[in-house]
Amino acid sequence: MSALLEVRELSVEYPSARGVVKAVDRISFTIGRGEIFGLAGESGCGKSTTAFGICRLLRPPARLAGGSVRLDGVELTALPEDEFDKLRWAKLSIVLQSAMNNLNPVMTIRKQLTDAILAHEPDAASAADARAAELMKLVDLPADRLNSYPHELSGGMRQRVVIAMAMALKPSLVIMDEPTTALDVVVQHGIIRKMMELQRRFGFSILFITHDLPLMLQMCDRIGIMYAGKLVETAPASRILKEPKHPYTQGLLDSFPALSGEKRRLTGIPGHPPDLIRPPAGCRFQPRCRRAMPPCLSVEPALLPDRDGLGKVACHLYGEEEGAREQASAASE
Ligand SMILES: Nc1ncnc2c1ncn2[C@@H]1O[C@H](COP(=O)(O)OP(=O)(O)OP(=O)(O)O)[C@@H](O)[C@H]1O
Repeated sequence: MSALLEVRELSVEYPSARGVVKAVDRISFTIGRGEIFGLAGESGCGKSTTAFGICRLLRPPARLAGGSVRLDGVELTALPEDEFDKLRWAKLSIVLQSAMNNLNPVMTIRKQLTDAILAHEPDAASAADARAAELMKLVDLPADRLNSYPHELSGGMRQRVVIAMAMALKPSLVIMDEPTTALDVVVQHGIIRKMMELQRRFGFSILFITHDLPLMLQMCDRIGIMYAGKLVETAPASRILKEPKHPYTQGLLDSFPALSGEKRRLTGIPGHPPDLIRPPAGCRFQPRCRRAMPPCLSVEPALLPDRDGLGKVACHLYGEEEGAREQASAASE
């Protein structure tokens, strides 16, 4: 079966006074139906820009510099605005960190939920109220809160309302960018548990973005690791945890406490990511990489399937496999 979301060679740029910031540079990945796919990487590597590029939330001067985004076979980048508006929320919904602060302060929760339903299903007027109450139940909020205004709810409650809105039209893909970061840890866990429960129940796919790599490893089926606007590795979460291939992925994992097992010293990655206006030639991670070799200075490594075909990695360390990897890549096109 084809993937639900297919991102190919997506590039996003931010023109600035110093030059063009290539925030996302020709990245490609897919998300299967019902799959939870995570994007991880240090701050500034392009995770949010990727999400915004997919769901057309880029605001000028940010611009889509190339590539394709297909959702269920429909090319999103080429859709006229009114056609895309029909898909937004119905097929693709978004939960952002700041979303709970973007609820309309002068409208009750009931009005905001029913408006979201009616914008896409104008004939649902008589059922909209009951559906709003169902949505509240879905996210464990008491139905009488429908009459509240956003300021009368806690941050966690408001974020649950946002999740309810994201679920209102049963989308096939939910993009979640740091959905719980602004909340305290106990509330975060409750919301994540609820999301996972809803995902199991309704079977939608999730593109999940968080700084919390241990949480991502627990939640996601597959993970993509981004570095300086590039995707450097994709693999099942269990494989990333047990056998990270890219030296950057290894460094990233060493920056977090282990999920289980013995305590170990956190080492992190010395140095910092490159300037995205003038990124280094060859591999962008090479200036920080303990295992850099001469080709890394000049030849950009392609993201190619690894030997067992479970994941993909962009690193010359796996160069001896390159012939086989290119063949596997051509076969999987
Ligand atoms: N409006 C903007 N103008 C210029 N550059 C920008 C703008 N927004 C983001 N960038 C740059 O684009 C790059 C990618 O940023 P982005 O926010 O997508 O990264 P991120 O991985 O989501 O980071 P974080 O984890 O901190 O949210 C960064 O180098 C950032 O400085």
